[in-house]
Amino acid sequence: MNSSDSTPILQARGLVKTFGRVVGLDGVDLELYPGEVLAVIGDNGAGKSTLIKCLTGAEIPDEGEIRLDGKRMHFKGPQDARTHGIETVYQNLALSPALDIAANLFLGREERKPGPLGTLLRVVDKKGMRQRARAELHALGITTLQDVTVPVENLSGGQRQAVAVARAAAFGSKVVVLDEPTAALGVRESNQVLELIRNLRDRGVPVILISHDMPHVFKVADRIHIQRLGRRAATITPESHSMTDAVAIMTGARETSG
Ligand SMILES: Nc1ncnc2c1ncn2[C@@H]1O[C@H](COP(=O)(O)OP(=O)(O)OP(=O)(O)O)[C@@H](O)[C@H]1O
Repeated sequence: MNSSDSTPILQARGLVKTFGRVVGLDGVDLELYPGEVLAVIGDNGAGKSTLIKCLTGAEIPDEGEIRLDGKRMHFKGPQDARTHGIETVYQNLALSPALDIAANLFLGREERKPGPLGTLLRVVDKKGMRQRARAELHALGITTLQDVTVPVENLSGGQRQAVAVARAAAFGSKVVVLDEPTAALGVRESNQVLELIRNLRDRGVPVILISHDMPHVFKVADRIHIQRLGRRAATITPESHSMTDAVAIMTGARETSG
């Protein structure tokens, strides 16, 4: 559904970020369009993490601009970006293992009971949150989490990833950024996470996927941003280029016009 005629939901222009004498980003452009999965790939040190951190408020770029829905943004931190609808799932997932699935979905945004119990006594609406958690998992097509009262510490790696992605998707987010979501997973669990990414996109939430796993990227991405030496070397699609092409662009074995 992505189209270069539509306005990008998220756009970066000329982002520069230096760390002392090290250049992390050297004038990067990126566009994320509505309805797409955009993969970001690149060799170690190419600037993927720094790019994502700038887009999600975890780093403040030295130069360049970030636009969300066409509007210039100056994120002060990750919470600021989150408030604007940019949700990021980092590799550590930031879940609370001892809490159950429903509580993890609502971590930091607990819902209170209606009436004085909630407003005055701040009693958490456990039942309501569990119902909403079930509905949210169902809407995302997550079938591997049957019981939302199970503590997260009892879940497999893929199930934990699903909880983290569902949480990112659950609160009206505009963009979900996933950092290596299949890195620690086996084949079956990886496929489930890829399916979840497609479901998320099909529900209207565009996704940025950072991954080293070329087959996964080619399975799920609509477009692929190739980062090299702090810049965008090219944007390709799984239809226009092969994995070998992508690696050649990534490593500089093949020059591109960007
Ligand atoms: N906080 C920091 N302090 C100093 N240098 C940094 C910092 N963060 C990133 N860099 C440097 O910026 C460059 C880009 O790093 P970045 O982590 O963004 O690359 P990456 O593509 O995510 O790499 P990897 O795949 O290895 O995670 C590297 O040279 C890195 O050493």
